[in-house]
Amino acid sequence: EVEFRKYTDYFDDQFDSLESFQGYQPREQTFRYVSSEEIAKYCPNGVKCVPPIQCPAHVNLRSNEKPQKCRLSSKKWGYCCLTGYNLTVSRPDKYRNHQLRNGAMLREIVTEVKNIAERMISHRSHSLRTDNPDFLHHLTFQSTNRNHQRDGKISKWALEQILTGQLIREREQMLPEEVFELTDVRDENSVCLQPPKCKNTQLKYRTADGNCNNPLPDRSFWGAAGQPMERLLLPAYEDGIWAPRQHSVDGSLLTSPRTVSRILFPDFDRPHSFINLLFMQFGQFTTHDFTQSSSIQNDDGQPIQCCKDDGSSVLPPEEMHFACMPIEVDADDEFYGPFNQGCINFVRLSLAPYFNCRIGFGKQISKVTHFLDASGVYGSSLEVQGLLRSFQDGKLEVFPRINGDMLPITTRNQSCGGTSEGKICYLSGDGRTNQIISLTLLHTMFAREHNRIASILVRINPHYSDELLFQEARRVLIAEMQHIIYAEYLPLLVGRSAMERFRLYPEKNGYTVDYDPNINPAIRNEFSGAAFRFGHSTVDGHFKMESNGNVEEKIEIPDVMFDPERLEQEGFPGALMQTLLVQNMQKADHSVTRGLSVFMFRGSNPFGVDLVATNIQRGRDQGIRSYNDYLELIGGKRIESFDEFGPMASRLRLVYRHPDDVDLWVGGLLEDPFQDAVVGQLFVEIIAEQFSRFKRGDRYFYSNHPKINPGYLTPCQLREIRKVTLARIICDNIEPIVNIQPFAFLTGEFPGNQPVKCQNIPKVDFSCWKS
Ligand code: HEM
Ligand SMILES: [Ca+2]
Repeated sequence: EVEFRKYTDYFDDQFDSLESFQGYQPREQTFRYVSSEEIAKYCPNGVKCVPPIQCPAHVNLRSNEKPQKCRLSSKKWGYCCLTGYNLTVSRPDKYRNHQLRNGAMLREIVTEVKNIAERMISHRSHSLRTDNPDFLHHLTFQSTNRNHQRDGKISKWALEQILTGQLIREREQMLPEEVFELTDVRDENSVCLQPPKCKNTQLKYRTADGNCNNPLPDRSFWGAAGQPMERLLLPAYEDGIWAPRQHSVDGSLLTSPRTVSRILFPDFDRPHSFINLLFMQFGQFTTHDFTQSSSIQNDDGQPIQCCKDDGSSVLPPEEMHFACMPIEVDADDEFYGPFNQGCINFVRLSLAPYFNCRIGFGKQISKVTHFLDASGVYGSSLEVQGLLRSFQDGKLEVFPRINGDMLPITTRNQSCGGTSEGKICYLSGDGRTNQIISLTLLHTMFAREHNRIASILVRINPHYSDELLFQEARRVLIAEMQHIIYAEYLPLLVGRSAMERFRLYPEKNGYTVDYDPNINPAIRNEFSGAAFRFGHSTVDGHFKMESNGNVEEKIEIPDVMFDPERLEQEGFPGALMQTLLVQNMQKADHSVTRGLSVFMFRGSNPFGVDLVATNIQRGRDQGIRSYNDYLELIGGKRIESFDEFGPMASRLRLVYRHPDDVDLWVGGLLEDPFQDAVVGQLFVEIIAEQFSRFKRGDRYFYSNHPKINPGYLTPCQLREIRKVTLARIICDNIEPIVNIQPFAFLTGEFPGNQPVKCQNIPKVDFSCWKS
C-alpha cells in the first residue's frame, strides 16, 4: 500500500510539470478529489459513493485525478463518482444464508469435492468429428503455436478451482460470497498459480506477451496474454459462480438461441450508405488483436461433442461433458429441420485460474495480449514471435510469389480443418488468420508493411542489428495501427460525442499524458462477448468482385472460410482489396447474412454453424447480464414493455418472456444507431469505455510522453506517425492499387472522398529515425 502511494504520487508530480506541454490543454476541473488514500465517510454534494465497477475510470477524470475512496453502506469501500451513481443493479438474492463450518470440517469437504471435480475434468467424452462444421468453429480458438500441454494444464487448474467452489456452495448451501471468502481451499496436491514477475519495468520495447506494461510490481501482468477478461457488472451466473444464465426472470427456461436467431435476425440486404467492407474487415482484424477466447476441451486436447453423431438431438445427460451447452433446434426450423438437425454443438469457454488458489466466479481467459499491440502480426508470445521472424534485417518471414510477398504457408495440417489435405493455409501471429480470406489479406498487408518499414530502417541505419531493426519496425507498426484505430476507425464506429466524452480523439500535436496505472486494460466480457460482436451484422454474404465497373463474380463467404488459396491467383489480392474499398458493408442492425447464420464453416456440408445463435449462447455462457442491466449502468431507463422496441415488439414477445430477459447482444443490435455512430447508444458506451482503457491503460501507447513511455517516439517521429492513414498502407503494400479514396473506410462516393492517386496520399518521412 505504501509503495503504491509513492508510485502514484510520483506520477502526479510528473503530470503537474507536464501541463505546460505543447498540445496538452488542461481541462476544466469538474471536481477536486481530496486525498485518494483516505476513505471518506461522505462524498461532496451531488456526488454519490458507488462500487468501483460503477465508476468507469475514464469519465470526467483527468489524468492526475484519482477517484476519492468512500465507505459504502455494505462497509466495503467505493468511489465518489460523477457517473453511474443511479445504478441499482443488484444480485438476485436467492441463496440461503449460512454459517461457515469450522476449519477442520471444511478441509474434509474440500478434499471430497476436489476429487469429484478432478473426475469431472478427466472424464473423456465424445470428440467432435473433423467433418462437423463446428470443427472449424473450434479451430477459431486455436493459437498460432499452441502449447497444448501448457494450455490444458492451466485450463485444468482453473476448472478445478471453479468446480470446487460450485460443489462447496451446492453441498453447503452457502452464498457465493461466502465461498469466495474461504481463504484456504487447497490440499497437499494443489498447484497455485503465482502472478508472473517482471524483472525490468523500463524496457524500451513492449514484451511479446504484454507482461511488464504496468510499472507497478503487483500489476505488471495486467493486459498480458492468458489473463482473464474482466467485467463491467457482476456476472449473472445462476449460482453466482459459473452456472450459465439459462432462466427467465420468471423462472422458466430461456428460449433457445437458435429460435431467437430465426425469429429476430433475418437476412436482409441493408447496405450502409457510405461505409465500406474494409471497415468491417478491419474491425475483425482489430478484434483479433485484443481478444481470443478458448473453448474447454477433452482431456486429450480434442474438441468436445455435445450432440449425437448425426446431429439429430443432444447427447443424453450421462454422456454429456460438463462443459457442453448444446444449442437446441426446433423441429420446425425452416433451415435445419429438413436436414434433421436438432442440435448445434456448443462448448463453454475456458477459464483463467485465480492466483494463489483463491476462489472466485468464473473468469474467461483471453489468449492474446489485451493491448492494441499488433499481436495479430507478431504473436502473443516470444515463442510465436520467433517462429515468424526471418532474423535477417529485422524482417518477418515471407515468401515471394506471383502476387508479391506472402505469409509463410503453415505445415500444420489442421489449421484449415481436419479434412484439408494439401490445402494452402497461412501462418501469422494469430491463429484465426485463415478464417476468412479478407482477413488473411489484411494479415498479409501488415506483414508486408512491417518488412517495408524494416527495409527503410536498414537503409538509413545500416549499423542496426537484426534485433534492433525488428523491434523498431514493430514499434512503428504498432504506432501506425493505434493511430489508424483512434483517428480513422473509432470516430466512425462510436461517433463524435463518445469520442469527446471518453477523450479518444488523437491529439493533433504534442505528447499525451493520459496513462493511469490504475486502469486495467483487460477486455470486458460485455465488450468481447456482446458489444464488439456488432460486427457480425456488418458482414456481407458476398464479395462482389468487379472488373471495369462490372460485377464479374460473386464470391460467397462460406466458400472462402478456412480456404484462402485464391490469394495465390494472379491479381486476386489487389482485386479483393478493391472490392473491400468499393463495396458497402451492411448496417449494424438485427439482420445477419445467412453466410454467417446458417452456412458459416459449412465446408463440404450442406449446412454450417449459426453465428447468431452462437453469440447469444456465448453471452449466456459468460454470464453476461441482460440488456436492461446495462441500460441502467449507462444511466438509461430500463425497458419495461416490449413495445419500447417499436416494430420488433411482437417478435420479441415470441422469444422472450420479460423485457429483463433480453440478451445484451440482441438488445444492443435492436437499437438504432446513436447519432453519427455505426452502433446504438449502449454499444457506443461499452465500446468507448473499452477503447479508453486501451489508451489510458497502456503505458506504451504511441503518443505517451517520454516520462511515461519507456519506448516513446521523439517529437519528430510522433509528428510523422500522425500522418499515417490506412489508405497509405494499402498504397504501399497492395498492388496494383494506384488510386484510392483518402479516407479508406468510406466509399469513394462520399463527398470529398473521391479516389486520388496514391502519390497524393501523405507519406511518413523516416529520416526522423536516423540515429
Ligand atoms: C468476417 C466474418 C466473421 C466471421 C466468420 C466471424 C466468426 C466468429 C466466430 C466463429 C467467433 C467465435 C464465436 C463463439 O464461439 O463465441 C467470433 C467471435 C467474435 N467476433 Fe467474429 N466473425 C467475423 C467478423 C467479425 C467482425 C467484423 C467483428 C467486429 C467488428 C467480429 C467480432 C467478434 C468478437 C469481438 C468476437 C469474440 C472473440 C473472443 O472473445 O474470442 N467478428 N467471430
Ligand atoms: Ca494485442
